[in-house]
Amino acid sequence: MMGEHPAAIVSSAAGTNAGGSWSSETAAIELFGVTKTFGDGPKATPALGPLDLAIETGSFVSIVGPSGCGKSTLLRLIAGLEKPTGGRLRRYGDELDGPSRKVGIVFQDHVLFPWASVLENVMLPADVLSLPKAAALERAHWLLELTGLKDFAGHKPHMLSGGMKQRAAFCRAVLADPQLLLLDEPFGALDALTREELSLELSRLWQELGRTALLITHDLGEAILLGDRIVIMSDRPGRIRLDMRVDLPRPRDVHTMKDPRFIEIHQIARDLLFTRQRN
Ligand SMILES: Nc1ncnc2c1ncn2[C@@H]1O[C@H](COP(=O)(O)OP(=O)(O)OP(=O)(O)O)[C@@H](O)[C@H]1O
Repeated sequence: MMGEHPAAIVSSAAGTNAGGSWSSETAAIELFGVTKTFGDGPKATPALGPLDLAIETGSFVSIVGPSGCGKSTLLRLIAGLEKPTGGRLRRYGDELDGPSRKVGIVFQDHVLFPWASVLENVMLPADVLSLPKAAALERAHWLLELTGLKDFAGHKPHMLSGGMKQRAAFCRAVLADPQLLLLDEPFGALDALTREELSLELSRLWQELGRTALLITHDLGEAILLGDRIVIMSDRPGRIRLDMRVDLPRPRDVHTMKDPRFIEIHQIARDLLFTRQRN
């Protein structure tokens, strides 16, 4: 591995507790030797692992890796939407056994219902999860205000820009105040400027909400800007090649990207991504 800053590396191989900064009591997510293979026999596709990873409660972890290396699979496993082929996963100390209302997910495709207003879309989890209506409505309005959508509460999704739709999807994902927020390329479909704007906004919102977040992204700059750690994965089946602490102060803004430390971390991660490690 080239040129990395030793103090910043949590682990260069497995993302285990090499930094010594978390324990099982403070881990939101723990993966032990997790693997995922799709199909079986000669057509089996090993998609992931074996992989060890722990995410500390309240932290923001960004995962970057080559296309098809298993990032979305990893997120779906953590969400409880897929079962691992091997290994174990724990969420807040409990063995993971399916989806949970404590987890909010934002995908690249915002999947807002076109016939419902922005507010109705944001309120959807209130019905699905039978949340107390008045409190949910109050929180929905607060979130819409926080994300600059207050004046669009009554609009239909088609009247919103791509960035606004994604903000609405974010509000919906956090309506039930999930402990853990999973973000799968949430800005992937947006133009570069909106993407940068929204990622800074997400950074601010994440601090405001004080929750644990896991971001999957192809954009290294975004990963560093948002993350407390960036985790770089290998080609499929995805394993952890580097788990690096992003020791940049918060709050972060556009100037963060000009910080020499940001540039240094970017360079280290880029060098690694360009020296592909085929499994
Ligand atoms: N439901 C499925 N059935 C069969 N194979 C699957 C399934 N889901 C994913 N795969 C395979 O697992 C591998 C990893 O896919 P995954 O979507 O997790 O990668 P990714 O890193 O998120 O990709 P990208 O960055 O291109 O979105 C791929 O080879 C994919 O074809």
